[in-house]
Amino acid sequence: MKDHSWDGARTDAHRLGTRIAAAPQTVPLHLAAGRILAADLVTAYPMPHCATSAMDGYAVNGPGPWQLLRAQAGNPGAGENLVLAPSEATAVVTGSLVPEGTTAILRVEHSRLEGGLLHGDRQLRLGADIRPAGTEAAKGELLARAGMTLRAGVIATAAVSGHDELLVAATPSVHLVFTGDEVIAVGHPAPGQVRDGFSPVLPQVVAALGGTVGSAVRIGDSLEATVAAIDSASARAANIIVTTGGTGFSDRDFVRAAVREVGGTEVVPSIAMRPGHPSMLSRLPGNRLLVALPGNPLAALMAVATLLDPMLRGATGREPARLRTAICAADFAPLPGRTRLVPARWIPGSAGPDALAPAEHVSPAMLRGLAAADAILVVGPDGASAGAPVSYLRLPW
Ligand SMILES: Nc1nc2c(c(=O)[nH]1)N[C@H]1C(S)=C(S)[C@@H](COP(=O)(O)OP(=O)(O)OC[C@H]3O[C@@H](n4cnc5c(N)ncnc54)[C@H](O)[C@@H]3O)O[C@H]1N2
Ligand code: MOO
Repeated sequence: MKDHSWDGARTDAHRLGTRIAAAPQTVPLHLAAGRILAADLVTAYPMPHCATSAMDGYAVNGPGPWQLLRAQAGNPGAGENLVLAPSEATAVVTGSLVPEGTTAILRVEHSRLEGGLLHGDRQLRLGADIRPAGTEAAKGELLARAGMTLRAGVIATAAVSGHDELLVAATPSVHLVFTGDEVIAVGHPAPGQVRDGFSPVLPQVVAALGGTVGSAVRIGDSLEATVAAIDSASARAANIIVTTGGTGFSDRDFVRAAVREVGGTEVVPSIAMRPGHPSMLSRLPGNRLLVALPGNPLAALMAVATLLDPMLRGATGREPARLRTAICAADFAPLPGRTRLVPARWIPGSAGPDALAPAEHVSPAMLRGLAAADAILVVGPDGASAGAPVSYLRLPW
């Protein structure tokens, strides 16, 4: 069995993810939050679509004083039929349509009414406090690119640029299988037992990565139970199966044998990474994929970042997460052939930029370091040096 390189595992996970992508769907704006935009968002009309007043006051034509056509602004659309001749003015509010002939807006606090005439206390620049049509965007201008996760800012922009619904990527469904006779879901573990760290977080992690957990099952360590769990009706209905634990080669590890039993093929049998070496990715019959996360908790979450994140990105029309570069705050000795993923924290730079320092408590079976982490250092086989650039991933969840 040959290990995949860390980069190769990410690339293969992404490539296989693209193969399970379903057709995009249309959703109304109020259901778009958290979904992934499947087509570039462009304006349906210029923004703003007509010239409007930026202030409460008066639309005026030329220098004052002015004859007031209307002393009350009324409906912001009321300027529609008005035409201002030179030395005429009409009341407006913020957002009012600017009547034809307007040269500037006189703010109410800069005005006074005397003998039926409107006076200003200053010279008005041509166009002052008028928001011309199209200043934010021309019709058809790009507002957001396909592949972005929809949040408040973009959804609100979509609404004001004339959209009632958005095209979004179909959400891949995930079936979770938690293995381990010794794993308990509540309370304090007896000696030989462990508390399950995965079931409370994996649904949220999957959602943050762009998928949804449709079903989950907890099983003991046996081949029959593992085969049943990855071949059940729920498992067959999912696009992706994620298992936890049982990736090893002991007589109590059954994930690999179960994959073979149901006719699956290992595409990434193991990864030259630490932690997470026994992480595995398989194809299953029925155009399904299986990601096997190791039982050690930190290893499992680093496998999520390495396999599940790229896979869900591929399945939802996105590129793999970009490797970023930061200053490393510690030395890492070379580790031939292995990529290390290390939970890390930002350390404020005294003069220069912030640096990333490895968190404490980052052994494969520990989670405390990840709990305190801001990012994941990606240290290649050659190691890294304090003060030198190092690659990192943003926490994907
Ligand atoms: N002889 C070898 N032993 C091991 C090797 C090796 O290369 N040779 N690799 C080690 C590595 S690396 C890892 S990672 C683990 C992989 O283990 P498995 O995926 O088979 O997982 P389990 O054996 O089922 O469990 C390992 C460990 O994790 C605990 N666990 C399981 N599920 C949970 C859960 N939901 N929440 C918290 N902790 C969990 C489990 O109790 C075990 O302690 O193998 C090494 N061994
Ligand atoms: O994946 Mo294991 O020790 O590398 O936790």
